[in-house]
Amino acid sequence: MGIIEKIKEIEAEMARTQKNKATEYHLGQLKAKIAKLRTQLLEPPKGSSGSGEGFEVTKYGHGRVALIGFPSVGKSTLLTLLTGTHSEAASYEFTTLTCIPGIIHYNDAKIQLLDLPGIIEGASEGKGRGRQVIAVAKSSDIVLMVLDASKSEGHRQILTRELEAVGLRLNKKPPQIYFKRKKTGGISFNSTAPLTHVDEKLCYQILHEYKIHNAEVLFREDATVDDLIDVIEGNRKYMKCIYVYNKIDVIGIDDVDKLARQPNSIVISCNLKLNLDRLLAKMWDEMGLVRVYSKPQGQQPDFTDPFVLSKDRAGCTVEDFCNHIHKNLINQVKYALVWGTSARHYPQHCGHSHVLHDEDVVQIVKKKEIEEGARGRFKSHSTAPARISDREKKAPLKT
Ligand SMILES: Nc1nc2c(ncn2[C@@H]2O[C@H](COP(=O)(O)OP(=O)(O)OP(=O)(O)O)[C@@H](O)[C@H]2O)c(=O)[nH]1
Ligand SMILES: [K+]
Ligand SMILES: [Mg+2]
Repeated sequence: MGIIEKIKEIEAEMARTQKNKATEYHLGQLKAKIAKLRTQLLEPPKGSSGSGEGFEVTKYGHGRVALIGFPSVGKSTLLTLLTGTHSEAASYEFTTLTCIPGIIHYNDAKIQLLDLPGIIEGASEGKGRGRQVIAVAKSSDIVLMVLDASKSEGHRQILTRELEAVGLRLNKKPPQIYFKRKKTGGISFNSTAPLTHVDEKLCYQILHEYKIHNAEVLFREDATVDDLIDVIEGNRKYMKCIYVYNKIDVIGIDDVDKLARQPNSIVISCNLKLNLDRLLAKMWDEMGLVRVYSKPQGQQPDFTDPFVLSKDRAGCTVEDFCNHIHKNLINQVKYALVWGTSARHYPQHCGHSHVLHDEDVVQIVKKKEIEEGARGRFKSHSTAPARISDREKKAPLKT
């Protein structure tokens, strides 16, 4: 029996099984079995290169955004509109057969937008080019799920399921579960929050299914069995997803209003070029890129040429900024002078761990410069940056 048949069989068993206290251990075990099989499914077949032909597009720019959706929802039309790169659009399904990259120029940053073939139900199990398309989605920073506003709301759920089946988690935070395999000592199970979905026995069973007999597990929130499995599997990718409802020109205003009010959603019309600027702004926000303008000593920064950094969960620090410029720079840095919304006063003397905000101006002061500064009365930040105009009103530059 193939892996897909095995998954189907277990899914059928789960559907037959009534959900109650008595069956929850068994159901949990079945969930773990499916998760293991799906992970197997993701491993490239022996003797193949892994992802499919025509889909390997070199990363370019400051971030990557993938267009995912059913056929003929307007993905290619949108790529052409936003990037100027032509991608064939037509009224028949599966017009696009490969991955087509374009570049969005936004806020002095370059963002790679990828047009992809439409995917259908069963994509995660290899229907159509689903697996290749999803692999590209996984390689991007955020996903734009393009939906036809005039079609069933169910499409969004189907696509979400397909992406979840291959380990993508959309608009979800990683579960707050600490998990560490050990060599000996058995399983230690603890929680810092009251648990309503998982108890010690269920946790043991899931771990048993994975043949894990020594581990430390600490639930820091009321997480579910699925969360626990995600943490054990460890290969999940947590991504932002914007639901883009296209073709609002063909539906009524009440329906548009309903769609627009859903979380993480935006309504657009490619045909009428409606709301595309809002889509870009939302995309920018969700990507969480941080533009930092570098100010050389005694000069104005170049406000047309920012360093564009991505911020991880901890935010983009002075150290991240330095590492971006040069890998040894941080060792020479005494402190940074910072202008912008992250600074309490202008300029603020900041250490390595200071978290920078989008559009901050940074002047690096090296250890050597300090010694020179002591002799020359340290003129390095006598010229304040000319821009950051909006903020100047709030906190006038004094230097
Ligand atoms: N009414 C309306 N039609 C649109 C809009 N955007 C795109 N279309 C039409 O929808 C059809 C499909 O557009 P495509 O851009 O080819 O869609 P796709 O998602 O790339 O399709 P595949 O590549 O086949 O998956 C075309 O006939 C477009 O002209 C829109 O905003 N409103
Ligand atoms: K099409
Ligand atoms: Mg297309």
